[in-house]
Amino acid sequence: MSSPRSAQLRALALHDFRNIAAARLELPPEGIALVGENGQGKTNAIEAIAYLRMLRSMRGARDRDLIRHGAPAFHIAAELGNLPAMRATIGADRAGRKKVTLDGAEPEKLTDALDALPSVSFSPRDVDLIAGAPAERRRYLDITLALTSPAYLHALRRYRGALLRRNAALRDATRKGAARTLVAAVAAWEPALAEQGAILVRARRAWAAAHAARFTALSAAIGETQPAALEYAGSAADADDPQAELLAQLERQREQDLRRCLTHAGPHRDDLVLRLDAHDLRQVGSAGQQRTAAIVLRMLESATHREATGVIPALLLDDPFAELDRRRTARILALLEEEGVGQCVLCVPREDEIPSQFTRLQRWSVRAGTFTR
Ligand SMILES: Nc1ncnc2c1ncn2[C@@H]1O[C@H](COP(=O)(O)OP(=O)(O)OP(=O)(O)O)[C@@H](O)[C@H]1O
Repeated sequence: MSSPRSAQLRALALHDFRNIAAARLELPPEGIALVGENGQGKTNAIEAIAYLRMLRSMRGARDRDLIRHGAPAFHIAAELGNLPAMRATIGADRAGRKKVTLDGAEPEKLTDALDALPSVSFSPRDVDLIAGAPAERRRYLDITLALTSPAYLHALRRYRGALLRRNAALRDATRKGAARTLVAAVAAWEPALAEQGAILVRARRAWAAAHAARFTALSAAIGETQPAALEYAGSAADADDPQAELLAQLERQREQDLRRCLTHAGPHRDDLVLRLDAHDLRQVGSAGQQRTAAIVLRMLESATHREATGVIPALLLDDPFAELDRRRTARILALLEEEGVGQCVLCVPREDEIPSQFTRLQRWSVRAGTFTR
């Protein structure tokens, strides 16, 4: 593959997005620093940029919560470089309508516009990736893999569809006394779940195997003195034939599933286990150690994208070094530099919090949803 190109956001125009009534930002290739006190709109700008990747809020907010209070709709327009589309627009209104265009045309499916602007965001909230429930880490894996592999995205959608239907069939069967035909309606979804689930299991464990050594090395390079490890764990994670294993587990657990009206076996229950000196980082990691591990996961997310597509995602740094000591911060910045940072949007509350590596970034001040240079 030719040398990686860095995804470029050349200009961003926002209307009625969160507290931003109207703003236009122009960004040089190396990026910008957004400087502003708490609650002024820095994260809102990052959320708008990240929307161009996921076509939804990185904070998990509903589209209608992104619309400025009192306004009917929000609108994002971006001029892009080094990417398939040069221009992307997204609008969403309070009635739940959403319209996306790439170079002026609506893509056939919304998913065709995913990753219009690849980005990876680092924020203090990422600690939930480490300290939170397994669902957080599954979401991380799913996003990392779905945005770099159409086959994964396809399997994920089909798996989720089959899971919803099997769970609905379980509720139906239980409500009506588990008649044999209704139990058969539950079983009918199992081959699809096993087939698509096996694709997810194989891809996730291959990703974990490919990145485990890098997780350990980056953690050590940032300053972790105990060995850090990453491993994919799940009911079929070690199976030679995950499809056959998942099918057998679904059959075996059908009785229990009928009692609880939920599917218990499958990759929707798996986890990406992170350890420090063989102990679960969730339990033993200090706040700073958990923040470090989260930053390493974000670095791996960026590397995965670069390796799969040849495009370096934009780096969205939302006050990312809060709670980290100076040495760790300096090492992280050096590592980011080594990996090839691409374009950067850095948010900090004060100018003196811009690390020396980023003092060259053009500065914008953010106040009550307005952006000025
Ligand atoms: N839908 C909305 N309409 C209008 N204002 C909103 C909306 N959603 C959020 N806000 C406002 O946006 C502001 C928060 O902005 P943001 O999260 O970008 O802060 P920030 O500048 O990143 O601050 P911090 O440094 O604390 O993270 C709050 O004042 C909030 O009330």
